[in-house]
Amino acid sequence: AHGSAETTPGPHDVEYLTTISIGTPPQNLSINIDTGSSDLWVFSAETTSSEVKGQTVYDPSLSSTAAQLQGATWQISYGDGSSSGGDVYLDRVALGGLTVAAQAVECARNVSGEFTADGSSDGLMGLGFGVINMVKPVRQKTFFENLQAGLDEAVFTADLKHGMPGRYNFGYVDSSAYTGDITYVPINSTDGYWGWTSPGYAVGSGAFKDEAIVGIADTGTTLLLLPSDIVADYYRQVDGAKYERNQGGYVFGCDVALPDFAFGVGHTAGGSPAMIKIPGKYVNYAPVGGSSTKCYGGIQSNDFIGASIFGDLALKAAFVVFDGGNMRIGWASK
Ligand SMILES: O=C(CNCCc1c[nH]c2ccccc12)Nc1scc(-c2ccccc2)c1C(=O)NCc1ccccc1
Repeated sequence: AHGSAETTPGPHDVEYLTTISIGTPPQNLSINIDTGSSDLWVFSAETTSSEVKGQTVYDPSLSSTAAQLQGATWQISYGDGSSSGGDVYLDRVALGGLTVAAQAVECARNVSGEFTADGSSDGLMGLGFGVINMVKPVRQKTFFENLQAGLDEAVFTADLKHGMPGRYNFGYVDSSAYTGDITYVPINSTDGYWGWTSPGYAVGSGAFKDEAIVGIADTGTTLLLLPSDIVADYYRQVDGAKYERNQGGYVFGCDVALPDFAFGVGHTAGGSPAMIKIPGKYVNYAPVGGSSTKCYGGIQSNDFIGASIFGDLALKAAFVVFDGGNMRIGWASK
């Protein structure tokens, strides 16, 4: 089996939203597919009403195929301080023409302000590894893990775009969606993420710099978060860019010229790595609050994280194969 679903960017490509159907008759929700976590959780009929502002909710009592997972609860918090928690139902979940008959659907009883304020997202679908699923007492499998054995190929691909709809495909690699070759590198899923190491980077037309970047491929994080020395190296080439603590990162004039940023993938023996190039204009993330002339950079430091995060800013410059069958990740230009 294989499937395909369109995904649509929010403002400034802050996130990408994909429609899933839950239950019988189907209830359609708009969710954020997130390879940086492993819980499928949704706003629900059980969510504290003051914390629901415009989201579509899943109501298991209206689904003839819903069954509560007795005694199961979940609680999750993310690096930005946001969180959610609740209880668990098993129900049919369909995405891109593929269906899992008994998917753990984590129903929120409470969500933090960031999620309440984001009226366009009705929940998250984690496509990380089940080892970091937050359901207790028994962890639950992700949608991809439940699908995997029945897929033509045990892969899903992300084809995110800048300011335009893109696609998530499951079970096949669409050879018309990229140019050149796909370069595959092994992943380390020990921490539950799609962990991989880039051999280095280049700023603009500058020379490649050999500096291993240990990171994760994370569709749920908006920006590209890298070691602070690399980030400083990039913004040294942006006129007037500076680190502003009260803005929480590097800012620059919204009309400044921005160099491209390229990161390496793979290591041909002694040869040069394949490069994924992020066009400079993608690095202008958005005007900082209250200003129309000062803009916030899409490349920022990974200081408090411990690893780098190849978020949407990096992913939308590539066609990315998340290969669960061979525990590897593939990157191609497009
Ligand atoms: O959690 C995810 C993916 N799901 C995000 C869901 C989500 C959380 N608020 C959301 C708000 C909107 C949409 C989705 C989400 N990725 C990872 S791995 C390590 C960290 C981390 C750990 C410590 C410190 C920092 C990051 C994060 C992280 O917190 N990213 C979000 C972020 C990263 C930086 C800044 C803001 C958010």
